[in-house]
Amino acid sequence: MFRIFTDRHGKPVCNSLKKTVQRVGALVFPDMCLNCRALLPVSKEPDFSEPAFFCAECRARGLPAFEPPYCRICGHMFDTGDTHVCETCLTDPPVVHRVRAALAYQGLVPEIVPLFKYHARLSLTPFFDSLMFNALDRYFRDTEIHWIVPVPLHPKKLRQRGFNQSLLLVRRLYDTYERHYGARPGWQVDASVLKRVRYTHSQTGLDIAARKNNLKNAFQVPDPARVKNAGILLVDDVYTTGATSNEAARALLAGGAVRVDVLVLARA
Ligand SMILES: O=P(O)(O)OC[C@H]1O[C@H](OP(=O)(O)OP(=O)(O)O)[C@H](O)[C@@H]1O
Ligand SMILES: NC(=O)CC[C@H](N)C(=O)O
Repeated sequence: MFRIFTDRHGKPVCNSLKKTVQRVGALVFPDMCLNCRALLPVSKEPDFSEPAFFCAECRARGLPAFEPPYCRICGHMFDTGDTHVCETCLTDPPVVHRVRAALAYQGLVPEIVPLFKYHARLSLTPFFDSLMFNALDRYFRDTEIHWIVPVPLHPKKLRQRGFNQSLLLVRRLYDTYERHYGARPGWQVDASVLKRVRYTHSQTGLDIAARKNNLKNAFQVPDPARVKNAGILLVDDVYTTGATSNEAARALLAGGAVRVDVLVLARA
């Protein structure tokens, strides 16, 4: 009677069925490279635990991980040497406690991040999800965090864009953590902890002084009681000069937070 549950190779029939459905699905809806949209070859043995995401050509252009050596504080990546505190952080320490990232803003990254946020290529989200969880786990496992807070957009920009890219980067973290550890994390993701109260034009193309000026007083904490004595992990898509994250951190610390760390998808 148990024969009906195994195929002719003795493997459980639900596995073969699942694979067949996946293969037919891949023929009807073939996977495309998330960057150039070239069709990805259908693998004979599809490993759905590790989707391909990019074609070989785009992958070859590089998706460099954020890796040492980097500045212990701002996460600026060095070409050589050891991890240490950079000159800028020594002379003019940032407001944020430390900055870590999933990727370096190099290779294919400066193409896919704008595709994601300016052209709504939201099919990139599952790829970013796993990178964000791995970076969170790697760099902040031992940090006391109460709130994970995506950098908010001004309501006008949110209307124009239709989504907050930073919120998309954190949306699945809680579930992924629970699945991975079989327990609830000590933190919660909350996008309402911080508000953007001033509309700002994009930082792209501005120098550091102009970026700082652009962001001045852009953020507010609506309910300081929620951040009082809390450790905060701020999440954004990119950290370039740090003007955005540091201005956001200023508001959180003024509201009573004890520490603001930063996790970004890519460190420029
Ligand atoms: O570290 P910084 O020098 O501040 O640069 C990084 C910031 O710049 C980008 O946003 P931007 O303000 O350009 O708005 P956008 O979302 O419209 O691109 C990005 O999303 C970060 O928030
Ligand atoms: N706005 C950003 O910081 C994204 C990085 C962009 N390449 C820039 O430096 O202008």
